[in-house]
Amino acid sequence: MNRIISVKNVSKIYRIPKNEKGFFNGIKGLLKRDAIEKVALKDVSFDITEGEVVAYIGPNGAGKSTTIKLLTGLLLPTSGHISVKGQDPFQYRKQLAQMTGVLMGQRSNLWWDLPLQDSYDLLRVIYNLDKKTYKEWSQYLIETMGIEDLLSQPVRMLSLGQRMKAEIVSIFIPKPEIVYLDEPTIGLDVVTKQKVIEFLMHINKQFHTTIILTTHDLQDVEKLCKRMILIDKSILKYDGTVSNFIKKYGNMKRVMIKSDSDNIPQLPNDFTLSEQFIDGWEFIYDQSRYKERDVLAMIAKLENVTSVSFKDPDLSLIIKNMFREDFEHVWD
Ligand SMILES: Nc1ncnc2c1ncn2[C@@H]1O[C@H](COP(=O)(O)OP(=O)(O)OP(=O)(O)O)[C@@H](O)[C@H]1O
Repeated sequence: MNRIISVKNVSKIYRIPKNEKGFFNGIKGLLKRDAIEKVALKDVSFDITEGEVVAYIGPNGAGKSTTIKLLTGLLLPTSGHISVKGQDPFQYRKQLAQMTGVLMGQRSNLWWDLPLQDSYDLLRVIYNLDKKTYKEWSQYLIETMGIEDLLSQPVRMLSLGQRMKAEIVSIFIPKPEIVYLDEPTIGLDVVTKQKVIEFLMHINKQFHTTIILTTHDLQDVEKLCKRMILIDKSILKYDGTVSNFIKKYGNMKRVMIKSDSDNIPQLPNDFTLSEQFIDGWEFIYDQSRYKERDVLAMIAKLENVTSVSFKDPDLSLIIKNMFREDFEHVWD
């Protein structure tokens, strides 16, 4: 398989002009602008192969959107080298735009007041697609996403979930080779979310479209992506398979304790209360320190306990724990 994206030692520093207070300082500032520097990416390197589905994840402000903007040629790196399909994305932005689909923030591919079908037909004209191929391909996408009944509705009348499905279909109309999706399932109900995930999995499998997904929804990551790249405070911290990440960092285990009492069960200090329910509590503990039978023995001494259950760590638990405010990051 061919390498489609290459990012080598890329750093991005934003320069934010300092706003001087006071009239004279303001005039002085117009002549000579001091700036604050904000490092958004620091020496980041990774490659992506054709047909991969990669999750690009990390906490707020980690540098994810900045990376997508660099890959799509909206920004120029401060240092380092990026190549997408062998081209510099900043220099060849227009050419690459033909083969790249982007779903990002408030940007929309659709015309608010037009029926959805008209928006799609306009995209055919913009991308100069052959009429017959467009008709067959768009019909295929529309049926795969299950949005046939939305085509006559003006986009502004679609619900959030309907619009997201319509938006994702629009991205695939020009048959892109690479698709960047920024939070494609944010705010969607479980059924719509599942439909979007299935659609993406299907398209990737059938057409080997390379998909880069930034999301805070780690269940989506587990369903859709074999590989994840994790970035924190502008630095790449992990690049590998999701399953290896869980193996490597998944020491934490959950224990759910149900009880007739209102009193929180007293457990050792290194058990963290993670959730509280009407009839019980969930704690997280380090399974390299406590065996399941030791935990059971501790709980057996508590009064009014009605049931105990254990849950293996999943990606969201591990990441939630890693980025706890009081947590000192332990990366190798
Ligand atoms: N145009 C800009 N000018 C100055 N600083 C910026 C700009 N865009 C982003 N930043 C800063 O760069 C850092 C990385 O931002 P970025 O938007 O890439 O993060 P992110 O991982 O996408 O975050 P989120 O998950 O919240 O969307 C942040 O500290 C942010 O404040």
